Amino acid sequence: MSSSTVTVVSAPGKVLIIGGYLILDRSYQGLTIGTDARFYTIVKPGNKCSKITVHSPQFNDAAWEYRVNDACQVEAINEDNRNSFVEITVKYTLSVIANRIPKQKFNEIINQGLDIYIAGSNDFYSQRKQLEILKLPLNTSSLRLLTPFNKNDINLKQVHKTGLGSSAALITSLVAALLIHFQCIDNIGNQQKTLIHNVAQMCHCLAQGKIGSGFDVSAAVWGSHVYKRFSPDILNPVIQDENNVDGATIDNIVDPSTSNWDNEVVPTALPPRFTLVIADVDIGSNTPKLVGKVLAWRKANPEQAKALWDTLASHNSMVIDGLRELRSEYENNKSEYEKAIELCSEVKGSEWATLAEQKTLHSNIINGLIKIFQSFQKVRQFLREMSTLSGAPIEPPVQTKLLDACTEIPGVIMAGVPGAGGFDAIFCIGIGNKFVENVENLWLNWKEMNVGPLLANESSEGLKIENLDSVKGLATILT
Ligand SMILES: Nc1ncnc2c1ncn2[C@@H]1O[C@H](COP(=O)(O)OP(=O)(O)OP(=O)(O)O)[C@@H](O)[C@H]1O
Ligand SMILES: C[C@@](O)(CCOP(=O)(O)O)CC(=O)O
Repeated sequence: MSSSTVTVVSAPGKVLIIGGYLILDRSYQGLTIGTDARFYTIVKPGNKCSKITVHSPQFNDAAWEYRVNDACQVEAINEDNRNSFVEITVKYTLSVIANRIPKQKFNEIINQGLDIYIAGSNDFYSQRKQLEILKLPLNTSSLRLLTPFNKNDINLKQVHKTGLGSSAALITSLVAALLIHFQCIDNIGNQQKTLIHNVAQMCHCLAQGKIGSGFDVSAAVWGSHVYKRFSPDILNPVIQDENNVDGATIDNIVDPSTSNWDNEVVPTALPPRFTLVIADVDIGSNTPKLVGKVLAWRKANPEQAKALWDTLASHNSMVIDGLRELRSEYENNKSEYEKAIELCSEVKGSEWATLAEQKTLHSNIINGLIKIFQSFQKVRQFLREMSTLSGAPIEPPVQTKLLDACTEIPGVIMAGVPGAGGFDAIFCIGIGNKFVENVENLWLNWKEMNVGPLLANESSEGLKIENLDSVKGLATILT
């Protein structure tokens, strides 16, 4: 790809369905599912000398300008209007690029200037206000009527995010688009994904001012996968002394061949005929507060916490293994699999065991579904125990009531709180497609909380190079 062309890269949002809190510790795994809600970064040559402008056209007052000095350092032009997530990413990614490509080539591209546009699928932000303005009810049919990359007429500080990981997807797509535009990498294969991941993870930690498990950046790179975190020490040199770290040290940290990143990624996908649906709940939780409470309790009660973590981990693994086993059942016998799914999609998960007793046919598949259903019920039970013991409302009683009602719908195999839980969102996974309408109806008629369905479904694919004109509505954000 030539630097005179337009570069477009997208990265997916995520839903952590298994492993919240546990994945903060490298001993435990989690399952993160990629979504078809994506963040897009478009990089074009600019026409202003050495100036980089990043536009976020979905929001008011959302353009940030940077200058690159002779030492290849990035400086914000307007001190009063800054976006630290964008600024840190541009600064550190260009530092990595300057270390990796000839200075002359770097200067040629920088001297032309760069115009960068970023935009997220509507699902990353609550569209409640937009629907109210248009006098449309809050449901998926109305959401489908909205313009893609809808303009919100608010600034970023006022936005209600839906928990799909906007900052991780934004940073990851921006890092990848810059690396490609400067021809520091020429495609997105495995080696390149590792470099993109390492740079994006570093930028995201710096922007958030903390080192979390990093599963959201990992999902933005690899899509759906089973995840084990990286050891946080790798980022110490840059986190501890952000202002004095030199380009060579940064490059050494992110280099896939010399560094010691020990994160583990096993790409996966939900089994065939499984569908993921998501809703945001208009109450909201503060994730760092929840995490703080859980970790403080764990520290004060190490033995009890270890027993709880290990028990929860064993049920988490049973869900993950169950999903993998079902994928092989599908590969072994597609028509049997289809028949079992059809049969079970008409029946509540709690009654599949009775079906299994009656039928000798499809027994491996039905038993596989039962294993996932029952293990997930256990996962929720132990998350509620974690809630009670730590005082952090991970699956608070109002959410329990809603999730139990979802689980009563025929075809539903798992209904839970994603990620850190709380009052932010819920997800529901079912088999076949009939359950989708029934779940949405339940949500829309739910009185105790305002439950807003999103459009996103699973898409296991990670980062992608895109063609500007092939993504509906994307080209119009440039105008
Ligand atoms: N469209 C956008 N344009 C520019 N910056 C954005 C955009 N969307 C998000 N951001 C940046 O990401 C920050 C939010 O990051 P934060 O890590 O707090 O949320 P998050 O955990 O990604 O939220 P969620 O998972 O709900 O999407 C914003 O303050 C802003 O700097
Ligand atoms: C609680 C935790 O395990 C998950 C937080 O997930 P989310 O941002 O709520 O989707 C924290 C982390 O992994 O960084």
